[in-house]
Amino acid sequence: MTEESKIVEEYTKVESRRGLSVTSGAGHMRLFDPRVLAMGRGEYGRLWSVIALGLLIASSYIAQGVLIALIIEAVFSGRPIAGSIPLFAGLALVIALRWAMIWANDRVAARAATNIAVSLRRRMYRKLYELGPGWMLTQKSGVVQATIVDGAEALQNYYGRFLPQVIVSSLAGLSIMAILLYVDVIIGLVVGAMMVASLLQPLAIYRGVGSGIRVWFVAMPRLFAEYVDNIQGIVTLKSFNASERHGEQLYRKTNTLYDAEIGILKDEVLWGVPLGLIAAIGGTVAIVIGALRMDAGSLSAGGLLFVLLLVREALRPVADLRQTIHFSFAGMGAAEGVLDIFEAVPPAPAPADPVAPKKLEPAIVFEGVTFRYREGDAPAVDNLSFAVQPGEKVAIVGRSGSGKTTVTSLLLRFFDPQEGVIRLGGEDIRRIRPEHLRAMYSVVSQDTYLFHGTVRDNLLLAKPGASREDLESAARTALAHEFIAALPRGYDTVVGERGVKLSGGERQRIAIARAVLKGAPVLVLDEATSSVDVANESLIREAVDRVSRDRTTIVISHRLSAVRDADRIYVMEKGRMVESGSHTDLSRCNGNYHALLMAEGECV
Ligand SMILES: Nc1ncnc2c1ncn2[C@@H]1O[C@H](COP(=O)(O)OP(=O)(O)OP(=O)(O)O)[C@@H](O)[C@H]1O
Repeated sequence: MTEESKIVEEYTKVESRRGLSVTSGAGHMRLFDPRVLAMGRGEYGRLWSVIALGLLIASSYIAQGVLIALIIEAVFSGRPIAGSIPLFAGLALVIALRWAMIWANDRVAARAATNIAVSLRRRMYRKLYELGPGWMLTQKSGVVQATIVDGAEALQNYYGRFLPQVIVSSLAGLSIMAILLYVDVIIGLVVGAMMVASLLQPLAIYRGVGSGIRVWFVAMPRLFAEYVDNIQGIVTLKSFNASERHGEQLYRKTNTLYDAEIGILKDEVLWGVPLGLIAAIGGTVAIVIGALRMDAGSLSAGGLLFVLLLVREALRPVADLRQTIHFSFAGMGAAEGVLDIFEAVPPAPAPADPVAPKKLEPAIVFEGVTFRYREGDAPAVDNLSFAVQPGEKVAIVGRSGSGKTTVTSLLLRFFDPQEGVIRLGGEDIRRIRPEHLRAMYSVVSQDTYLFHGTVRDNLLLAKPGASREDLESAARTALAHEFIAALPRGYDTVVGERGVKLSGGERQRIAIARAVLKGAPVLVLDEATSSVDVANESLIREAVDRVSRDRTTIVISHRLSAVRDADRIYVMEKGRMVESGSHTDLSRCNGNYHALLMAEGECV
């Protein structure tokens, strides 16, 4: 097993242990894989001008050959040179026009390729939205990121440069062959055979180096993901003095892949030579036949010259195709990852027969819900049934891994359960349109995501177009106004990537302000206070109390102190609901809740 295959296997193993698909069976790509061609369907409209210009350029070479042959024939036949002036003018015009067309073609092709990359990225982005957070939770974000950026770039040239060139080269080649067949059938056939052999050349190269390229493209995004992982975890690596060790490993892997790339290039060159020779030999044979024909008197000097020039032109389409073949290799390598995104099945598909949009009551019911992240796993949620009435505040508690967060993921429909039904306002949530469902919830989770922008931008996310007063009022309710006003530029302060310039508690209060602004009828708080200090916790709890007052609220928490005032507390254990009741009821019985209280030192 080669070193690079080992790397691929290593990445594949790591991911399959987590139940992820690496290539979802995309397998080895053919150069014209129907699925890749179908994937580019939306892009082909941009390519007609590239193809049209390519054909005009190819025709100009043929026209040039004809004109030169006519000029030379005129010279040899002793006709006065003045009679050939229109031919010279035509030749000059053809060359000038070709120059302009090559210039235009470069621009048009570059623009088409760039537009294709933009369009592919937009489509992938849309697809990611359709797949939703549930799918993203099962992927490596670095791999997805690399696929969107590098995959689209590799494919832009496959669609934008390689495919048009295939059409141009094929049509130009066929035209030249047809002309040669007309001039002399044998020469036409020899040149035709040479062209077919030469056109097989790129395919042969692909067969030879294709698997290496695939290895490269499977491993590359994963290596990229590792770099992203290492950069994001730099603080942890430093604190364990592990940054050098990890850096060394990455360096080794990068070098192996670099060697693999050099190997691919070497193979390409090696595969290229013998078939290049076939083309040269074929050309020579055709010219020799032409010379014999001339000797026998069946071909004029001009005719031989014409053949000579056309044989040379016959190689041009193949040479042009060879120049773009790299794009196809890279494109096919990247296509697997891109197809993985386009062909992925959403874990919670949009309803085929949605219920008519209507005002839904914020009443939630779980009926015998069972969910496994992967087939064969123990259920993360096991035959769960519970109900939350409108306006109630319900808490879900339990040990780490008992399934609390999975309950919220199911509620928000990141995933669909394998068994049972979840209802909102009496409707099965699978039949509620996703945008309608999302409008029902405001979520404040443990790791609030703030975008790199101002505080205002981050608040406006919840309610675009909200007035300054609205923002401030929401921030006041969330006990965030004071600290925001004290920031150097108030609401216009840039919070940094992921809000790094703010403390955990401040980020949470901005998240609560967003929830207030959104004004959704159901509030979901998933460990909202778990990563903040005591002072911030009490502020957040007060903010949460204010926000949850007129709303149906579900609180998920490790800390029992955060859920004492809930109308009902559900205790989870290994995906099951094992107890329920008020804090007072549950503290009295000697059950799981009591044990959790003991563990928190709140009960003796
Ligand atoms: N994305 C995932 N893929 C596979 N298994 C998962 C995934 N997320 C959670 N699990 C598993 O599902 C079970 C329930 O996890 P969940 O996160 O819901 O528990 P939790 O009670 O919220 O834990 P914590 O309090 O530590 O956040 C655990 O066994 C966990 O390993």
